[in-house]
Amino acid sequence: MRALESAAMASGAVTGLELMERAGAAVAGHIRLRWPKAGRATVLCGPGNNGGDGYVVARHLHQAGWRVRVLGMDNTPGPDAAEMKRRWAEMGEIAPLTCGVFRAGASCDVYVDAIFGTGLTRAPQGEIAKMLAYMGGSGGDGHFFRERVVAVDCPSGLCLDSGAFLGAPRQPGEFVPHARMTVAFDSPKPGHLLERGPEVCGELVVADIGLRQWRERYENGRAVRPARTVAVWPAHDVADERANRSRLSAACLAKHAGHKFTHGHALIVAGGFGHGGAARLTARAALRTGAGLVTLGPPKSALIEHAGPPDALMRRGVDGAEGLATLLADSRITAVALGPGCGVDRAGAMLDPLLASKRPCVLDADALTALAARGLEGLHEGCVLTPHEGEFARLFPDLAERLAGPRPPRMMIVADYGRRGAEGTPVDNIAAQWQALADYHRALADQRGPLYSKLDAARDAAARCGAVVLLKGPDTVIAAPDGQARIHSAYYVPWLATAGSGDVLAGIITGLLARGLPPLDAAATGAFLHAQAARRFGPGLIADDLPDQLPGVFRDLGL
Ligand SMILES: NC(=O)C1=CN([C@@H]2O[C@H](COP(=O)(O)OP(=O)(O)OC[C@H]3O[C@@H](n4cnc5c(N)ncnc54)[C@H](O)[C@@H]3O)[C@@H](O)[C@H]2O)[C@@H](O)CC1
Ligand SMILES: Nc1ncnc2c1ncn2[C@@H]1O[C@H](COP(=O)(O)OP(=O)(O)O)[C@@H](O)[C@H]1O
Ligand SMILES: [K+]
Repeated sequence: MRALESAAMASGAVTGLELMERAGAAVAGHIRLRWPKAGRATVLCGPGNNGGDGYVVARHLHQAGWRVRVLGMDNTPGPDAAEMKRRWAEMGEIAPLTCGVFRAGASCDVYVDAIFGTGLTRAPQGEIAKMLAYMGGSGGDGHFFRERVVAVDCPSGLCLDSGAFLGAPRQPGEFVPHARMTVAFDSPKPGHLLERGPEVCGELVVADIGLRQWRERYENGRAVRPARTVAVWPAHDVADERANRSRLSAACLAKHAGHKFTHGHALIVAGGFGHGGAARLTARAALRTGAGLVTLGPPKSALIEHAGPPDALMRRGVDGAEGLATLLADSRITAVALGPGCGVDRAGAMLDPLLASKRPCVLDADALTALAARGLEGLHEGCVLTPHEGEFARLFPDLAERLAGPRPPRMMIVADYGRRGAEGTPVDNIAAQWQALADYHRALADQRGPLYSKLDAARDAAARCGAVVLLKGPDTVIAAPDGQARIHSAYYVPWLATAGSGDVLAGIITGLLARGLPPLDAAATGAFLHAQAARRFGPGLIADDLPDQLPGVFRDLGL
């Protein structure tokens, strides 16, 4: 975003002050759309350009007949924010930005949070921290503000790189300010979509402030692209549906002329007797995704278990590593899924022949557990690893730990007074435990932004293992070894959190790989189709429902 702003300003086409005017005007405009009757607003302005946007919002609302109260800081901001502050000061007062002053004011229809935006570098402290804690409170106050806060760029304290809150535990559940609406500028940022971003931003509106042509120049020209840009791949409600549609269909999904082998042959390796359900879900999803042929490969002894529908599915006994190697000698098999319902030992035995074949493949579930024990050697650019958080921690323990941030010590207050004085005395334990707790709080307060993000972790993992990594969750991140990455938010389809839905995702991606999509596109498009299928079905979803929603999803996409 900074690179875009600088490029736009350097071209002489627009000044920083004009960008700030557009940003503030956009926020005021969206407020007036949702609250058409002029009411009462409090605008909280921080020390930087986010605060500058706040002064513009105040001016526009005042001019529209609102009664506006502004709280600001006694600092000298950058030249643009200083000018906006001066313009507001000609219209109204600026009260000190303290919790006491804030609470003393009359209650308002709207509270504009323009304290911190992209420039947040450390945890809010002092009066601002107190005020944010009050607004994000767990009781009635928090609820009151949730309905009325409009955040400029983000709720203050949110790190827009990671979606975590600086100075707060990364585990969800902590009380932090939530907005009813967040107005971001030009593009959603990773932090709007990762971790707690979707939960705290409320309705996310992305306002156009005239930077599109510079963004497109970055998107289209690799040479001038900042090294760590990220595409938000078809992002939920904020996306331009038409753009997504053309990108998706043009990219890959339409089925062109040809016979079944033109569209690839997917092999789904299945497990032993009694574990067949997961692999069948994977296979059904690969069929529905349009692979020309799909073969399910359990051990010969378990073939009978897979006799049922779908009849389109082929079955072939695959016994051990040798069985797989023999099968993969057939070059018409264009992609393989290994892991769902496979059993860790069987998956482990299959890894070497599969990786040696250099066949595009999805490694999921048991294959990931086996891989963690075996080591990452032999992975290649055609592999897609699809770990959930737990599997990721087994594969990349150091990255997972870094992502989790400081963890609270396990407190075990010992109250065994009868044994006081014995060895390992409770008194010592308590002192040590308090010390651990104090260290934890200090580590939190010392956090510096931007925080290490899920995006960073997936990218580091992909670079390390040389394969595409899709790190699952409501905020799925997909990264390739060369640093390209995509974020897919499925925050709005929580019904996906159901047993077996990961097996279906593995099947969709395998189907797309079989059809010839490059691994990064197969993984990202797979995440999108998976969430669309869930959204189309709605509440009550079980994993079995997902594959059969795919035809409808394709129709919705105009295929
Ligand atoms: N002209 C521009 O560059 C534009 C900027 N825009 C706005 O500018 C924002 C970014 O502005 P800035 O880079 O000035 O950053 P912010 O306004 O987000 O805040 C950073 C300021 O707060 C200080 N700070 C950071 N963490 C703090 C903490 N914990 N306690 C106290 N002070 C802290 C920093 O030193 C800096 O002065 C965007 O979020 C957006 O709202 C938009 O107006 C679009 C145009
Ligand atoms: N709360 C949620 N909202 C949206 N998607 C989710 C949520 N929880 C999980 N998912 C998605 O559901 C799938 C679950 O996969 P996984 O954990 O491997 O399940 P299983 O092993 O039972 O198949 C992943 O694609 C994940 O991204
Ligand atoms: K803000």
